[in-house]
Amino acid sequence: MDAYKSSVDFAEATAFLSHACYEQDKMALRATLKNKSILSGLLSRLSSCSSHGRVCVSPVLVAQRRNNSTSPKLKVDFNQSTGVAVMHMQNPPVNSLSLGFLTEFCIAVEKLEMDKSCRGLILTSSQPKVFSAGLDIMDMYGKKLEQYEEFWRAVQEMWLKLYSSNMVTIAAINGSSPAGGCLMSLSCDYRIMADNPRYSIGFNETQFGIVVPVWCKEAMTTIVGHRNTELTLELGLLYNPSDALKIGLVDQLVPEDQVLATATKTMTKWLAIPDHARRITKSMMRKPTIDKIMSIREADMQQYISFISKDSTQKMLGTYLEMLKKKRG
Ligand SMILES: CC/C=C\C/C=C\C/C=C\C=C\CC(=O)SCCNC(=O)CCNC(=O)[C@H](O)C(C)(C)COP(=O)(O)OP(=O)(O)OC[C@H]1O[C@@H](n2cnc3c(N)ncnc32)[C@H](O)[C@@H]1OP(=O)(O)O
Repeated sequence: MDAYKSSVDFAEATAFLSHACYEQDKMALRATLKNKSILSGLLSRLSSCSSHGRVCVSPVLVAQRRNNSTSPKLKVDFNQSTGVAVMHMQNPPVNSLSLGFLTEFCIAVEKLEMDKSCRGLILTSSQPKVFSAGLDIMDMYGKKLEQYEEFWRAVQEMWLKLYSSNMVTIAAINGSSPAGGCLMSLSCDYRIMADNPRYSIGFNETQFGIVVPVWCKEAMTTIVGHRNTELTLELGLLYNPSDALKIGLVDQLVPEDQVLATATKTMTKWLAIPDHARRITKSMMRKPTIDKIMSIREADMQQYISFISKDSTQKMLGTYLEMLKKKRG
């Protein structure tokens, strides 16, 4: 009975949130984001009811105003005839991964995942020069413990949704992609980056006193190996595109104006492989990492909350935020 009620609640909440997102009902989305219990419940249930199949799974005020915006943070163009969706991130100014963004993102991916006609997802940015600036530091700074928890659950969920997707996922990296932005692209099956030496990609966290979560380390190691991961994470390295290509952090560089076209062409090649064989193989490659992470998910949450709420961490984040803002003025 309880299980039944749960699934009814889940279906209602999913339908409600999907409506809010896809009909762009701004009021509904805002109300939903305020309702922490529905949101947390939804996010955790999305993972356990997921269609992944294989996994059951001053300056401050300015930034706050920006984060409270209720305009859609994603634009999804789904082409029924090719079965490919292009997801444009549009969370100005730098596509930071805020709670609002992550919530919208998880719902959008879940919805595409459930649509059997959607076989491929290309992730790209509508913002000039930036793919994503990574996690929104404002969501990690000066908040209450329950807000840290809600945020981190959304971060974990974003990674799980993308990393375990049945769809072919291609990151069309048309700008800088530090930290969480890099994690997002590493979760895809293939990465194409604009060959512009002004752009950078990597994990700079230690440079401002933050440590990446263990699952980020795990996922990165599977792609660029232990030594490159160790150097990148310990030193907080950001790479220009050609160095990123050298260590295998991205798969291909193309001129800036050809990133999306190349992603589309590459997608066609990937989709020529019989779906079931590709999916089973993807699962075979990724399931061990996913299982490992699922088993430590709550411990990871506790570790995050304890780390992020420390005075020393907050002080470093505050200094870093000031530095980012001063850079312009
Ligand atoms: C023991 C361990 C246990 C568990 C794990 C514990 C902890 C893990 C915790 C956290 C993990 C975090 C991962 C992250 O992703 S942290 C985010 C890291 N990101 C960055 O450092 C990128 C910073 N941004 C930049 O480098 C640049 O903005 C840029 C290269 C992306 C773009 O440069 P531009 O020159 O185009 O733009 P800017 O002028 O720099 O920025 C415009 C505007 O945006 C604000 N901003 C930039 N990045 C962020 C961000 N990540 N979050 C929030 N806000 C951001 C910037 O301050 C400017 O604001 P104003 O317009 O001046 O107000």
